[in-house]
Amino acid sequence: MCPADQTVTTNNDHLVQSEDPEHPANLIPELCRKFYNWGWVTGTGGGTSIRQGEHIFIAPSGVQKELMQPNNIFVLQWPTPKYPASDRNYIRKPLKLNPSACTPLFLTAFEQGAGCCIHTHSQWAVLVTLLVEREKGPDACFEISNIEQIKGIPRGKGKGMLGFFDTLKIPIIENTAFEEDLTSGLEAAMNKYPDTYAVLVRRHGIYVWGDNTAKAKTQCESLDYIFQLAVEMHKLGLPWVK
Ligand SMILES: CSC[C@@H](O)[C@@H](O)C(=O)COP(=O)(O)O
Ligand SMILES: [Zn+2]
Repeated sequence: MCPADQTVTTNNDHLVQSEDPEHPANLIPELCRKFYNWGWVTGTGGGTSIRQGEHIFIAPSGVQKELMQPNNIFVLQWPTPKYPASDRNYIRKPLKLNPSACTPLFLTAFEQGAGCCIHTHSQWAVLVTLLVEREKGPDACFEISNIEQIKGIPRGKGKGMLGFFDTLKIPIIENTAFEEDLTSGLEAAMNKYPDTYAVLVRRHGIYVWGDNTAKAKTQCESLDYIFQLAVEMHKLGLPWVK
């Protein structure tokens, strides 16, 4: 059932009502429709969150993400505690809905200065985590070089973009039974790879963030392209790093 059919809102509705297509409450449903068509957020998995000034906009949990409407969006006052969830400063809560289980992970990206964080269950991302032979643990990492699309990924904050001859490195963390329990792994990966804008989750998907929504989206697109290419290269016996 479409979440719009179930939602009755009572508080601060003006925070999600805007004629501006760039407003986060309009952008999140619009992006999720695109992501659904790209196989990133099917079956209610995945999602996205946007920070605008002192507000964080978050999708509801367990809904068909491609059918989401602006009035289904939660708004958090920023900054806000990651834990416990009950202490978070929601200033708009659609009734009968819960905020995304990805919320503490999105908040972790916003603490790094991100303006938008995207979580996908892309099969290419999942396959890459299965193909990386390296031992499980803090060193697990996907690496690839000499691919033009690497130029779509930043070297790190304020450091420009990677070059053709650079090696793109995306850390991989292990999945957990519950989405929110991924948070400490995400934080550890960010500490070990302070320049990264993405973390893969084995057998699950990826979190990608950017300084703003356009950057998060284009970086996520570049990575998904690279992961698909990497899977095909592997099938052909071609190495990822020259
Ligand atoms: C198919 S269920 C997937 C969820 O458990 C989770 O991994 C996810 O990405 C979405 O969580 P949600 O709480 O619906 O935003
Ligand atoms: Zn997920």
